[in-house]
Formats: sequence, C-alpha cells, structure tokens
Amino acid sequence: MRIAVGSDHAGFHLKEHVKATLVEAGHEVLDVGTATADSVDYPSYAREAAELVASGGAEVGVIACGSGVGVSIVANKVGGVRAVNAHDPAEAEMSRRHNDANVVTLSGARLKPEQADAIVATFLATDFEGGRHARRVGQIDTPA
Ligand SMILES: O=C(CO)[C@H](O)[C@H](O)[C@H](O)COP(=O)(O)O
Repeated sequence: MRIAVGSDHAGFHLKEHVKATLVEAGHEVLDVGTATADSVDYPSYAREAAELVASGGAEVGVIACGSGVGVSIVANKVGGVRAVNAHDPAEAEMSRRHNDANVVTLSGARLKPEQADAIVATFLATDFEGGRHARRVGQIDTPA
C-alpha cells in the first residue's frame, strides 16, 4: 500500500519506528516529516499527511504526536478524511469495519513501539464492512 506518515517532535520517534516497520513489510511510505525531534507545530504535518490521503496520493495515513489527539483533530478537518486516535488494535479494527477510517493517529507519549505496530497492522489488515455502515459514513460528509 501507499501510506502517508507524519508527526511532530513528540511523535517523531514512534513515526520513525512505524515507518521502518512499514517499509520492511513492503509498503511504499510517503514521509511528510518532521525529520528530527526538534520542536515543531503539529498542524502542518498532520494536514499534509491527511491531504495526501484525501487527494488519493496515499491510500491511508499514520500520524503521531504526543497524545495523538491534536493530529487527529487536524486530520478530521480535511474533507474526505476519517481519522481515529487509536489506543489499541480493537479501536483500530472497529474504526475500519464500521467507520471506514483512512487515517490512524498514534500517541508517541503513551504507546510502546510494538503497540503502535500492532495498531497499524490491524488498521491495514481490516476491511470496511459496508452495508448499513456505508450509509452512515456517507452521512458524515453529507449530513442527513
Ligand atoms: O500531543 C500533541 C498535540 O495533541 C503535541 O504532540 C504536543 O505533545 C503537545 O501539544 C505538547 O507540546 P510541547 O511543545 O511538546 O510541550
């Protein structure tokens, strides 16, 4: 898959770890930065990664900050993006099955690297169920 990744300083090390895991698994990774652990502002990185997903330049996105919250808020303001701040594989799975989430955000402060790998692997491996969930997802962008 083609996967956009991004982070701020607080998600940098986790982003680098996840990126390496994804490359090792054979995915094409588009890294929008940041490129060091120096302090930066998360909105621009989250927006760039989310816009890659919205434009079709990437199929999914993985974005990290300290909590995963700020980047999730930013990503969810990009039209067509449905971002989940996932804390475990179960949340990642449900966000795919029922919400057709296309971006997963991660907490660099709380997640161990292997936890992040498990969340991302589940996110990538889980299909959207469609059916009644497709109707509801449609209502996200076009409120009833
Ligand atoms: O979690 C975040 C946003 O939701 C950020 O990554 C930062 O950790 C948070 O905003 C704190 O910023 P700081 O400059 O690292 O103190």
